[in-house]
This record gives sequence, C-alpha cells and structure tokens, in this order.
Amino acid sequence: MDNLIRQCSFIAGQWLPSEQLFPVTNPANNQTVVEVYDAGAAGAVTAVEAAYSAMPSWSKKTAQQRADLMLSWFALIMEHQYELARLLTLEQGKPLTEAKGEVSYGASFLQWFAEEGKRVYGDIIPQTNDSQRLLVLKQPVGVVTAITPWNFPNAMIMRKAAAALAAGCSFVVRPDPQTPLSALALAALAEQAGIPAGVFNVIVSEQAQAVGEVLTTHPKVAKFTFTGSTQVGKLLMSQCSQGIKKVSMELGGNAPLIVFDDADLELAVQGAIQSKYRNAGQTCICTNRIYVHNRIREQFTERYVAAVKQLKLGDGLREGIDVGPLISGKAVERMQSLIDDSLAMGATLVAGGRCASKSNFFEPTVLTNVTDEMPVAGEEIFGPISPIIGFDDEVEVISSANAVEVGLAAYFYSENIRRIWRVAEQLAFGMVGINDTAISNAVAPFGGIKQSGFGREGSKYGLDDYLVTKYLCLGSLSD
Ligand SMILES: NC(=O)c1ccc[n+]([C@@H]2O[C@H](COP(=O)([O-])OP(=O)(O)OC[C@H]3O[C@@H](n4cnc5c(N)ncnc54)[C@H](O)[C@@H]3O)[C@@H](O)[C@H]2O)c1
Ligand SMILES: O=C[C@H](O)CS(=O)(=O)O
Repeated sequence: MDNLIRQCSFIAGQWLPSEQLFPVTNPANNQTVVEVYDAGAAGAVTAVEAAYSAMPSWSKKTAQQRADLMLSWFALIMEHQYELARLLTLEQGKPLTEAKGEVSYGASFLQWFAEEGKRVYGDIIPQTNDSQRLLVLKQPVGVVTAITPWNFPNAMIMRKAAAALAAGCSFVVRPDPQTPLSALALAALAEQAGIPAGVFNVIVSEQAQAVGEVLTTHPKVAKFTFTGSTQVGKLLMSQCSQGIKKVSMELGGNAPLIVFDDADLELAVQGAIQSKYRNAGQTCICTNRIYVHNRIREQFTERYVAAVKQLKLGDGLREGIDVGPLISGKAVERMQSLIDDSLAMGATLVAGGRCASKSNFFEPTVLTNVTDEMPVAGEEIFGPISPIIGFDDEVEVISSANAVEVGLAAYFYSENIRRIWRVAEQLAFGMVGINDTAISNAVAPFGGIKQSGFGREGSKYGLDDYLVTKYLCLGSLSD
C-alpha cells in the first residue's frame, strides 16, 4: 500500500480505527482503492474536544513559530507531490497533471498564510480624552470546523486549514467520504512536519448529517466553514445559527463566459475550453453558459467544436488524458437528462452527448441554439457540457449573465478597454476573469456573492474569517 494511504481518521495526533469500514472507489473503474474506518459522530466529538485542548498552546506560539511548522508541512507536501497527486486521481478521477496542479495550489496556501500570519496587526486609536488609551487586538476565533467537497479533495482543505492555523486556530475537517484519502495523506504529512497533536484533525465518515450536526453545533466550535452546494450550505448555515457560530460559505456557481464581437477569438476558444473541461467540468468556477455575439457565433462554434473533439477522454492515470471520469453514475445520469431536456426544448447537439456504457466517462459535449430558459443554462451543470447561447447586445447579455441566484465567477473576452471596464463593473459575481479563465490564485480573494456564499479564501483578506477584533479601553490614566 502506498505509504501515504491511511484508513483511519486522524484525531489528536492519533490514527483511530472504528467498528465500521466503507470503500473508497476509483471513478475510472468503480473498483475499491481501499476501505476506510467510519469515525461517525463520536469521532467528530472527540476531534472537536482534541482541537479545543490543542488551541491554547497553538495560539500562544508566535506567528513565526507557526509559520515555521506550516512551511515544514509545505515542503513535505511538495516533496510528495506525485504521490499525493496519484492518490487524488485514484479517488477523484481528474487527470494526473490536474491533480499535481491541485496539490501545489493547495500547498501554496500554506506558503501564503505562513507569511500573512505574521502581519495580523492591531490598532492604537488616537484617544479622545487624556485618561484613556484605546487599542484594538486581533485574536484567533477559536476551534474551526470544516466540511469540504469531493471535487478538489486536497486544495479545498488546504485553502481553509492554512488560514485557520496561521491565525492561531485549531482545525477539524470532514472531507467528502467519496474522496477522504487526500485529506488523510495531508494529515500524515502534517504529523511528519511536527504540527502538534490536535491542531489538524481529519474525520472520515459517511454519516454526513450526524457529523455535520457536531461540526456546526458543538459548544466548543467557534467557527464553521463550508465548501459545497448552495442547498447544503443553507442547511448547515441554519444549524450554525443555533450557537451563532462564525460562518464562511463557498457555494455553488453558474459562470457565464461572454465572447464579444471584438474578442480575440483564439484566446476565447482556448480560455473557454480550459474553464469548461477542467476536472471534467466539475469545478465551482467552470464556465456554465457560453454567450457568443451572433456576428461571430458561427466562427466561434466551429473552432470551439473542433477543439472539443480533440480532447482525450480516459483514465486520469494515463498519459495525455484531458478529461477524466465523472465522480459517479449519478452524475452521468444527470448529464444525460440535462442533454435530453435541452434537445426536447430545441437545442442542437454538435459534439459528444453520450457516455461509454457502464462507465463514468462522459464525452465532452457541445449544445448550440441553447436559450436561458433551458435547465442546462439555468442550473449548475457540474459536468462536461458546453451550452452556446447567441446574443446581439451588451446590455442584454449582461442582464442574462446576472439573471441567476448565484454569483461566484464570470468571464468575458473583449479587446476594447472601455467595454472591459463597463462590463467588469456590471457583472454580479465575486470574481471576473477578463480575457483569461485561469483565475484561481492563493494571493487573490476567492469567493462569491448572492447564493454563492460569503467570506474570502486566500489573499490578504483570507485571515479575516479566522480572527476576532477585540477593543481594549485602558482608563483612569490621568494623574
Ligand atoms: N465555492 C467554492 O469554492 C466551491 C468549491 C468546490 C465546490 N463547490 C460547490 O460544491 C458543489 C459540488 O460539490 P458536492 O456535490 O460535494 O456538494 P455537496 O453540497 O453535496 O457536498 C459538500 C460536502 O457536504 C457534505 N454534506 C452533504 N450533505 C450534508 C449534510 N446534510 N450535512 C453535513 N454535510 C453534508 C458532503 O458529504 C460533502 O462533504 C457544487 O455546487 C460546487 O459549485 C463550491
Ligand atoms: O471547484 C471549485 C474550486 O474552488 C476551483 S479552484 O480550485 O479554486 O480553481
């Protein structure tokens, strides 16, 4: 067995087995990779208690001492980048090149927040009378719990854990049970790096609701952070309200990609392909709707379809694969119904559109003559389908782009600087890619508005969610 594969939850620096095992399967062949122990709600309680006990000594360390340990962890992750990537592809399916990218992207948050943690400044406020001195302290919020999704089983954890640890908080995460191996491997490397027991804990369990209850309501939890669907985010947010936990939510998206008639067409085609088919379309910021000005729609579609047909579909462990399997048979069925519904409503299938029998491999698909009324435009696809929608007018297309309940990422292509500023300022999204779709970066604030959630991960804003502001009023100082 690879030396980074673990089968037990990591709690208080211990690998804890349990009574119940469940399989982790490879979506490329539905074979069991390994069985893991289900820690259940009891394990979650033990982890929260362990994080609570670890908090005082961890928060008392200097920012430099925490940074040194975080950078040791960073170094071990990068040293084991290939092993971590292979494990990620085995459990999630993405091509190895993408998995390696995810591992280094996740690790970059350790590097970034190791430094940011050393710049958590307070304030001295000019006093309004001579007998008082007014100060502001920033302090760690306390025990942080997290629930993360299967589509980025490494980076979605590191994007939270790095900020929490840098702020002086201890951390408990429950990864999606379809993809727990990456989280457990990260825990093994945290242990090797000398991250103290109880500071970073991983709970593996299929009991989503029961574990979620603990992580959102336990009295010793100060903050909860979630990455996942808007639907589940709403439920978990309501659970957090019982104890008024500090909350951050990274939820669903429905990204428009607008190609204006003054766009660099080749740039737009390549950017749309990258954004649409990364992780087989299973990312929160994947292009979900492609709006193309009618004057260039035929040209764009021809080039785009030709590029889509070049994409290689297959097992992510194989060389030269561009698109891996979807996470499950359920995801395949959803793609098929989105396509069937769209065709029934007048869309045209011009590439792909089916799945190799009894597998999770869904062909990269392109639909044209799509309208905003079709589910494939209104819903988050989370798969390898490109809906192309024509438009004539800038005002009309901005209104269409914004006419969704979510607001995570948006993209557009134009070579006109006046249009760039006009459109960028009117798009109702947390992040906007302009003539580029590779926008994710630890130094930049990642997050959405509307029903895509709140809070920002990465950037100089990323620590705010893990700190509390305390006002000190030092009085009776005058003689
Ligand atoms: N904004 C972001 O940064 C971001 C990143 C990745 C994914 N996402 C979103 O996540 C969704 C896809 O991921 P998913 O299918 O894993 O989402 P999901 O909401 O179904 O699951 C997310 C996590 O929540 C857990 N969960 C599900 N129901 C729960 C419950 N009742 N109580 C406690 N935990 C529960 C799941 O096991 C998983 O670990 C998409 O909507 C995507 O846009 C957003
Ligand atoms: O799926 C959502 C992720 O946040 C995408 S990325 O890893 O930040 O690009």
